[in-house]
Amino acid sequence: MSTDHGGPVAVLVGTMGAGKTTVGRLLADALGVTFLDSDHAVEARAGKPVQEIFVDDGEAAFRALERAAVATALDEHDGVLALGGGAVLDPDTRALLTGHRVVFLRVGLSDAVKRVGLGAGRPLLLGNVRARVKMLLDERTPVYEGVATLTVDTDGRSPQEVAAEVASGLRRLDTPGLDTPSPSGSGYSTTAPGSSGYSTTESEER
Ligand SMILES: Nc1ncnc2c1ncn2[C@@H]1O[C@H](COP(=O)(O)OP(=O)(O)OP(=O)(O)O)[C@@H](O)[C@H]1O
Ligand SMILES: O=C(O)C1=C[C@@H](O)[C@@H](O)[C@H](O)C1
Ligand SMILES: [Mg+2]
Repeated sequence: MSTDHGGPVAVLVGTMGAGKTTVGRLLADALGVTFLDSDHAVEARAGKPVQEIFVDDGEAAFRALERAAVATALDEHDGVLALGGGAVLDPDTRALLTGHRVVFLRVGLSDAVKRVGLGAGRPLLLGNVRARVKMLLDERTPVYEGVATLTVDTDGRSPQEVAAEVASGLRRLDTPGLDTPSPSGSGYSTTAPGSSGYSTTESEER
């Protein structure tokens, strides 16, 4: 699969436990493209894990590294790109997504809590994991919706099923006349960009 808009085939967003890294790898394999995760790019640049960046340097320093990593990846990476769960909170990072194909992997509280377990390696989940996940979901869901071209529900679906749904949704976007919301009961829907009011710019394709 190639892009006519340049940049990644798809940019995956969603909260911790949505499956961006897991599904992103499977999707890249299925499409025969490479996979890049902004968390891994930040870790490579900093020379230490995300958790240590938060502890040693603070969240603001992490977000600055993340913004730079996302900007480079959007310019240079033509495979599947997974973003860190909080990357789209940064208005500058959100603005960079304009014109890219953004896939929101949606997960509900119950599945998200099961998937993150004790929250190891996820500094923002320290404390009461369920309460933290709920707070992040409540705060962030409108932001993810605001940047999404395509939304795929992941609750009760295996990573393989989710990857297949994303691939199918991307094909629909590539097929003129088929880029309308899918029938109810399927796992994905196309979404009007910027509908939440969180996006900073509007474009024909996000
Ligand atoms: N659809 C799914 N069904 C069941 N388990 C899943 C699913 N997607 C991911 N998982 C599991 O949930 C855990 C978290 O997944 P993953 O690390 O891919 O999430 P993420 O969205 O990349 O999170 P983060 O924002 O913290 O990087 C992993 O153990 C993964 O195997
Ligand atoms: O949701 C978040 O804010 C985060 C998600 C992870 O991917 C990492 O980027 C980091 O743990 C912060
Ligand atoms: Mg991840």
